[in-house]
Amino acid sequence: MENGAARTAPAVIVAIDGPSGTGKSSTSKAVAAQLGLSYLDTGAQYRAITWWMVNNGIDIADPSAIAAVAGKPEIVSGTDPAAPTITVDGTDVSGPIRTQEVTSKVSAVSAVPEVRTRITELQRSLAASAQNGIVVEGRDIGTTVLPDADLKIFLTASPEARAARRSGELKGADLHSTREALIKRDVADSNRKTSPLAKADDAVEVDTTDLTLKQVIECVVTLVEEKRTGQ
Ligand SMILES: Nc1ncnc2c1ncn2[C@@H]1O[C@H](COP(=O)(O)OP(=O)(O)OP(=O)(O)O)[C@@H](O)[C@H]1O
Ligand SMILES: Nc1ccn([C@@H]2O[C@H](COP(=O)(O)O)[C@@H](O)[C@H]2O)c(=O)n1
Repeated sequence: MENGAARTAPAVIVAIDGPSGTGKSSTSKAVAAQLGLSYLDTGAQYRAITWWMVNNGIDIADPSAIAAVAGKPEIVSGTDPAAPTITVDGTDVSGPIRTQEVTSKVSAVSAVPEVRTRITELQRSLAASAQNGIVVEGRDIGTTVLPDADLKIFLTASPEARAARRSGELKGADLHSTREALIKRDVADSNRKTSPLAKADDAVEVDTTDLTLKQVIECVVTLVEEKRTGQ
Protein backbone atom coordinates (compact mmCIF):
# COMPACT_ATOMS: atom_id res chain seq x y z
CA MET A 1 0.00 0.00 0.00
CA GLU A 2 1.29 3.47 -0.93
CA ASN A 3 3.28 5.30 1.79
CA GLY A 4 2.96 2.21 3.98
CA ALA A 5 -0.44 3.24 5.32
CA ALA A 6 -3.31 0.77 5.55
CA ARG A 7 -6.33 2.78 4.42
CA THR A 8 -9.83 2.06 3.33
CA ALA A 9 -11.01 5.64 2.62
CA PRO A 10 -11.63 6.54 -1.03
CA ALA A 11 -8.90 8.41 -2.91
CA VAL A 12 -9.05 12.14 -2.34
CA ILE A 13 -7.48 14.87 -4.45
CA VAL A 14 -6.43 17.98 -2.52
CA ALA A 15 -5.21 21.15 -4.27
CA ILE A 16 -3.23 23.65 -2.18
CA ASP A 17 -2.34 26.96 -3.80
CA GLY A 18 -1.05 30.31 -2.63
CA PRO A 19 1.78 32.83 -2.86
CA SER A 20 5.41 32.09 -1.88
CA GLY A 21 6.17 31.37 1.75
CA THR A 22 2.58 30.83 2.89
CA GLY A 23 3.43 27.29 4.03
CA LYS A 24 2.17 25.23 1.07
CA SER A 25 5.05 22.73 0.98
CA SER A 26 5.34 22.21 4.75
CA THR A 27 1.59 21.87 5.15
CA SER A 28 1.03 19.65 2.09
CA LYS A 29 3.83 17.25 3.00
CA ALA A 30 2.62 16.86 6.59
CA VAL A 31 -1.05 16.47 5.61
CA ALA A 32 -0.18 13.87 2.97
CA ALA A 33 2.03 11.93 5.41
CA GLN A 34 -0.63 12.02 8.13
CA LEU A 35 -3.40 10.83 5.81
CA GLY A 36 -1.39 8.30 3.77
CA LEU A 37 -1.65 10.31 0.55
CA SER A 38 0.92 11.04 -2.15
CA TYR A 39 2.43 14.53 -2.35
CA LEU A 40 3.45 16.63 -5.34
CA ASP A 41 5.48 19.86 -5.17
CA THR A 42 4.73 21.47 -8.54
CA GLY A 43 7.05 24.41 -7.82
CA ALA A 44 9.91 21.91 -7.78
CA GLN A 45 8.96 20.85 -11.32
CA TYR A 46 9.05 24.45 -12.58
CA ARG A 47 12.34 24.95 -10.76
CA ALA A 48 13.71 21.76 -12.35
CA ILE A 49 12.91 22.87 -15.90
CA THR A 50 14.39 26.30 -15.08
CA TRP A 51 17.57 24.62 -13.80
CA TRP A 52 17.81 22.69 -17.08
CA MET A 53 17.36 25.90 -19.14
CA VAL A 54 20.09 27.68 -17.17
CA ASN A 55 22.42 24.66 -17.41
CA ASN A 56 21.93 24.46 -21.15
CA GLY A 57 22.57 28.14 -21.80
CA ILE A 58 19.01 28.97 -22.89
CA ASP A 59 18.29 32.72 -22.89
CA ILE A 60 15.71 33.13 -20.10
CA ALA A 61 14.72 36.54 -21.50
CA ASP A 62 13.60 34.90 -24.77
CA PRO A 63 10.26 33.05 -24.38
CA SER A 64 10.51 31.57 -27.89
CA ALA A 65 13.92 30.03 -27.08
CA ILE A 66 12.42 28.50 -23.92
CA ALA A 67 9.35 27.27 -25.81
CA ALA A 68 11.49 25.60 -28.48
CA VAL A 69 13.19 23.30 -25.94
CA ALA A 70 10.44 22.92 -23.33
CA GLY A 71 9.87 19.29 -24.32
CA LYS A 72 13.51 18.22 -24.02
CA PRO A 73 14.28 17.59 -20.33
CA GLU A 74 12.81 14.51 -18.69
CA ILE A 75 11.48 15.58 -15.30
CA VAL A 76 10.53 12.90 -12.79
CA SER A 77 8.91 13.61 -9.41
CA GLY A 78 8.78 11.10 -6.56
CA THR A 79 5.57 11.58 -4.58
CA ASP A 80 6.31 9.96 -1.20
CA PRO A 81 5.75 12.81 1.31
CA ALA A 82 8.41 11.33 3.60
CA ALA A 83 11.04 11.59 0.85
CA PRO A 84 9.92 13.62 -2.18
CA THR A 85 12.39 13.49 -5.07
CA ILE A 86 12.98 15.41 -8.30
CA THR A 87 15.30 14.41 -11.13
CA VAL A 88 16.11 15.90 -14.53
CA ASP A 89 17.37 13.40 -17.10
CA GLY A 90 18.17 11.07 -14.21
CA THR A 91 20.14 13.63 -12.15
CA ASP A 92 18.97 14.47 -8.62
CA VAL A 93 18.38 18.25 -8.70
CA SER A 94 16.68 18.67 -5.32
CA GLY A 95 19.56 20.88 -4.11
CA PRO A 96 20.43 22.89 -7.27
CA ILE A 97 16.80 23.93 -7.88
CA ARG A 98 16.81 25.92 -4.61
CA THR A 99 19.66 28.29 -5.59
CA GLN A 100 19.11 32.04 -5.77
CA GLU A 101 19.78 31.90 -9.52
CA VAL A 102 16.96 29.42 -10.17
CA THR A 103 14.61 31.26 -7.77
CA SER A 104 15.19 34.54 -9.61
CA LYS A 105 14.54 32.98 -13.05
CA VAL A 106 11.72 30.52 -12.39
CA SER A 107 8.85 33.01 -12.87
CA ALA A 108 10.05 33.89 -16.38
CA VAL A 109 10.33 30.23 -17.39
CA SER A 110 7.02 29.21 -15.81
CA ALA A 111 5.22 31.98 -17.70
CA VAL A 112 5.94 30.33 -21.06
CA PRO A 113 2.77 28.51 -22.25
CA GLU A 114 4.70 25.54 -23.75
CA VAL A 115 6.40 24.99 -20.38
CA ARG A 116 3.05 25.07 -18.57
CA THR A 117 1.45 22.62 -21.01
CA ARG A 118 4.32 20.18 -20.54
CA ILE A 119 4.41 20.41 -16.74
CA THR A 120 0.61 20.36 -16.39
CA GLU A 121 0.51 17.04 -18.30
CA LEU A 122 3.02 15.56 -15.86
CA GLN A 123 1.01 16.82 -12.90
CA ARG A 124 -2.29 15.41 -14.15
CA SER A 125 -0.71 12.07 -14.91
CA LEU A 126 0.83 11.82 -11.40
CA ALA A 127 -2.48 12.79 -9.78
CA ALA A 128 -4.37 10.20 -11.83
CA SER A 129 -1.99 7.43 -10.81
CA ALA A 130 -2.00 8.17 -7.05
CA GLN A 131 -3.99 5.21 -5.75
CA ASN A 132 -4.85 6.60 -2.32
CA GLY A 133 -5.15 10.21 -3.43
CA ILE A 134 -2.70 13.08 -3.47
CA VAL A 135 -2.00 16.55 -2.12
CA VAL A 136 -0.78 18.75 -4.98
CA GLU A 137 0.59 22.19 -4.14
CA GLY A 138 1.38 25.12 -6.40
CA ARG A 139 -0.13 28.25 -7.89
CA ASP A 140 -2.75 27.05 -10.41
CA ILE A 141 -3.73 23.61 -9.14
CA GLY A 142 -7.29 24.46 -8.13
CA THR A 143 -7.92 26.72 -11.12
CA THR A 144 -6.27 24.86 -14.00
CA VAL A 145 -4.42 21.64 -13.25
CA LEU A 146 -7.07 19.85 -11.17
CA PRO A 147 -10.26 21.92 -11.39
CA ASP A 148 -12.27 18.90 -10.16
CA ALA A 149 -10.17 18.41 -7.00
CA ASP A 150 -12.20 17.19 -4.02
CA LEU A 151 -10.87 19.97 -1.83
CA LYS A 152 -9.16 23.25 -2.73
CA ILE A 153 -7.26 25.33 -0.21
CA PHE A 154 -5.75 28.76 -0.79
CA LEU A 155 -3.11 29.67 1.80
CA THR A 156 -2.24 33.31 2.44
CA ALA A 157 -0.06 35.22 4.93
CA SER A 158 1.14 38.80 5.24
CA PRO A 159 4.32 39.66 3.30
CA GLU A 160 5.98 40.41 6.66
CA ALA A 161 5.20 36.96 8.07
CA ARG A 162 6.32 35.26 4.87
CA ALA A 163 9.57 37.21 4.74
CA ALA A 164 10.30 36.40 8.39
CA ARG A 165 9.71 32.69 7.70
CA ARG A 166 11.93 32.71 4.63
CA SER A 167 14.76 34.71 6.19
CA GLY A 168 14.73 32.29 9.13
CA GLU A 169 15.05 29.46 6.61
CA LEU A 170 17.87 31.25 4.76
CA LYS A 171 19.82 31.65 8.03
CA GLY A 172 18.97 35.28 8.72
CA ALA A 173 18.90 36.71 5.17
CA ASP A 174 18.00 40.42 5.12
CA LEU A 175 14.29 40.80 5.90
CA HIS A 176 13.65 43.74 3.59
CA SER A 177 15.26 42.21 0.49
CA THR A 178 13.61 38.85 1.21
CA ARG A 179 10.21 40.59 1.39
CA GLU A 180 10.87 42.49 -1.85
CA ALA A 181 11.95 39.29 -3.65
CA LEU A 182 8.83 37.43 -2.49
CA ILE A 183 6.54 40.23 -3.64
CA LYS A 184 8.33 40.50 -7.00
CA ARG A 185 7.84 36.76 -7.65
CA ASP A 186 4.17 36.90 -6.58
CA VAL A 187 3.50 39.86 -8.89
CA ALA A 188 5.10 38.04 -11.84
CA ASP A 189 3.25 34.79 -11.05
CA SER A 190 -0.10 36.59 -10.59
CA ASN A 191 0.15 38.65 -13.76
CA ARG A 192 1.28 36.14 -16.36
CA LYS A 193 -1.27 35.46 -19.10
CA THR A 194 -1.31 31.66 -18.87
CA SER A 195 -2.63 30.08 -15.70
CA PRO A 196 -1.63 32.76 -13.19
CA LEU A 197 -1.43 32.35 -9.42
CA ALA A 198 -5.09 32.69 -8.36
CA LYS A 199 -7.60 31.45 -5.83
CA ALA A 200 -10.24 29.16 -7.32
CA ASP A 201 -13.79 30.38 -6.66
CA ASP A 202 -14.53 27.22 -4.67
CA ALA A 203 -11.28 27.22 -2.64
CA VAL A 204 -11.24 27.61 1.14
CA GLU A 205 -8.95 30.49 2.06
CA VAL A 206 -6.78 30.03 5.16
CA ASP A 207 -4.83 33.05 6.42
CA THR A 208 -1.77 31.56 8.14
CA THR A 209 -0.26 34.86 9.36
CA ASP A 210 -1.05 34.23 13.02
CA LEU A 211 -1.20 30.44 12.92
CA THR A 212 1.58 28.04 13.77
CA LEU A 213 2.47 25.43 11.17
CA LYS A 214 0.91 22.80 13.46
CA GLN A 215 -2.37 24.73 13.53
CA VAL A 216 -2.42 25.05 9.73
CA ILE A 217 -1.79 21.31 9.33
CA GLU A 218 -4.59 20.50 11.79
CA CYS A 219 -6.95 22.84 9.97
CA VAL A 220 -6.26 21.23 6.58
CA VAL A 221 -6.46 17.67 7.96
CA THR A 222 -9.87 18.53 9.44
CA LEU A 223 -11.05 19.96 6.12
CA VAL A 224 -9.95 16.79 4.28
CA GLU A 225 -11.63 14.54 6.82
CA GLU A 226 -14.85 16.56 6.65
CA LYS A 227 -14.77 16.20 2.87
CA ARG A 228 -14.27 12.47 3.13
CA THR A 229 -17.15 11.99 5.54
CA GLY A 230 -19.37 14.29 3.50
CA GLN A 231 -19.83 16.89 6.28
N1 LIG B 1 2.29 28.81 9.88
C1 LIG B 1 3.61 28.91 9.90
N2 LIG B 1 4.24 29.54 10.91
C2 LIG B 1 5.59 29.68 10.94
N3 LIG B 1 6.42 29.22 9.99
C3 LIG B 1 5.86 28.59 8.95
C4 LIG B 1 4.45 28.39 8.84
N4 LIG B 1 4.19 27.73 7.69
C5 LIG B 1 5.38 27.53 7.11
N5 LIG B 1 6.37 28.02 7.86
C6 LIG B 1 7.82 28.06 7.53
O1 LIG B 1 7.93 29.00 6.47
C7 LIG B 1 8.89 28.57 5.52
C8 LIG B 1 8.23 28.53 4.15
O2 LIG B 1 7.27 27.48 4.15
P1 LIG B 1 6.98 26.61 2.86
O3 LIG B 1 8.24 26.31 2.12
O4 LIG B 1 6.13 25.48 3.28
O5 LIG B 1 6.13 27.68 2.02
P2 LIG B 1 5.65 27.61 0.52
O6 LIG B 1 4.33 28.28 0.46
O7 LIG B 1 5.72 26.21 0.03
O8 LIG B 1 6.75 28.48 -0.21
P3 LIG B 1 7.20 28.50 -1.74
O9 LIG B 1 5.99 28.66 -2.56
O10 LIG B 1 8.11 29.67 -1.86
O11 LIG B 1 7.91 27.18 -1.99
C9 LIG B 1 9.41 27.23 6.02
O12 LIG B 1 10.60 27.45 6.72
C10 LIG B 1 8.32 26.74 6.97
O13 LIG B 1 8.82 25.91 8.00
N1 LIG C 1 1.72 25.43 -9.93
C1 LIG C 1 2.82 26.21 -10.01
C2 LIG C 1 3.86 26.08 -9.10
C3 LIG C 1 4.96 26.89 -9.22
N2 LIG C 1 5.04 27.77 -10.24
C4 LIG C 1 6.24 28.56 -10.49
O1 LIG C 1 7.35 28.00 -9.84
C5 LIG C 1 7.94 28.95 -8.96
C6 LIG C 1 8.58 28.24 -7.80
O2 LIG C 1 7.58 27.71 -6.94
P1 LIG C 1 7.91 27.39 -5.41
O3 LIG C 1 6.59 26.91 -4.88
O4 LIG C 1 8.95 26.34 -5.39
O5 LIG C 1 8.38 28.64 -4.78
C7 LIG C 1 6.84 29.95 -8.65
O6 LIG C 1 7.33 31.21 -8.29
C8 LIG C 1 6.12 29.99 -10.00
O7 LIG C 1 6.80 30.83 -10.90
C9 LIG C 1 3.99 27.89 -11.10
O8 LIG C 1 4.03 28.73 -12.03
N3 LIG C 1 2.90 27.11 -10.98
